[in-house]
Amino acid sequence: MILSTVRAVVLDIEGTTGSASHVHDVLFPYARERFADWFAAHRGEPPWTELMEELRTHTGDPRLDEEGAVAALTSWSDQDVKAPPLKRIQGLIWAEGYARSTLTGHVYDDVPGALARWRRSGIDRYIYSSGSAAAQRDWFVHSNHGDLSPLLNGYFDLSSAGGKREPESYRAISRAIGVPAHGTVFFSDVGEELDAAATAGWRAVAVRRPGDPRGPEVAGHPTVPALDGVRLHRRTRREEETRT
Ligand SMILES: CSCCC(=O)C(=O)COP(=O)(O)O
Ligand SMILES: [Mg+2]
Repeated sequence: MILSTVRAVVLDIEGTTGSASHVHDVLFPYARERFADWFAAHRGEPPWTELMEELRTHTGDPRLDEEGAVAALTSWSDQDVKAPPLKRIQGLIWAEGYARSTLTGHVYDDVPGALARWRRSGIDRYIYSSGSAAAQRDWFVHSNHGDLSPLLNGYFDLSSAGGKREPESYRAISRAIGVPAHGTVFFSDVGEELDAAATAGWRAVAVRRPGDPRGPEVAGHPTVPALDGVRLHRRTRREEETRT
C-alpha cells in the first residue's frame, strides 16, 4: 500500500501495533489481582484521593468506599469496559510491574521499522489507545524491542481525546497535532474506530494480524496484515516521482 500527502499517522495499540492477547491475558489479570493491594499501599496519597474522587463521579455513588471501588474496577476489568478510572489505575499498577521488570510491552516485529521509516519520511507518529497515556508510553518504553518511545511524538487517550468510536475524538486529535484531517492516517483493527476516524475526514487503514479470529478483512476499509508493506509519503505522487 502506498499513500501520498501524509503528514501524520495515529496508531491503535491492542490488535494493531501490539498483541491483543498480551493485553487481555497478561496485563488485565496483572492489574485485576492487585487493585485491593494498590489501594491499601497508597491510601491517602494524591493518586489514591484523585482516583477515589474519579470513581465516585464515574459510578454516581458519592459514598463509594475502597471495597466498592475494588468491586467496580474488577467488574469493569472483566467486561473490558473502557472506563477512564479503570484505565488510570491499570496504568499505575502496570508501571510498578515494568519497574520490577515483571512486565514487558508487546510490539509486533514490523512496527519499529515502520515507525523509523515514517520518521525518515518526515511523518509524525502518534498513539491513540483506551489505555492511559502513561500506560501507552510505558508499553513502548518497556517493549520486547527495547525503548521505542524515541520513535513516537505523543500519546492520546480517553481523557485527552475521548472515546475511540466518536468522530469528535479524532477532530480533537487533529486540533492538538495541528495536522489537517486529510493529512492524517489512522491504523486500527476495529471497524467502528476506523468509521469514526473516516467520518472526521481522516484516512483509515485496517490492520488484521494473521490468525485474528475476526478474519483477515475489516469491511469498508482497506486492510493490511502488517505495517512493513505500508509506504507513506509527505508529497504528492507526482512530486515523489520528479524528486532528484
Ligand atoms: C498499553 S495500553 C493498554 C491497552 C488497554 O488498556 C486497552 O483497553 C486497549 O485499548 P485499545 O484502545 O488499544 O484497543
Ligand atoms: Mg485495537
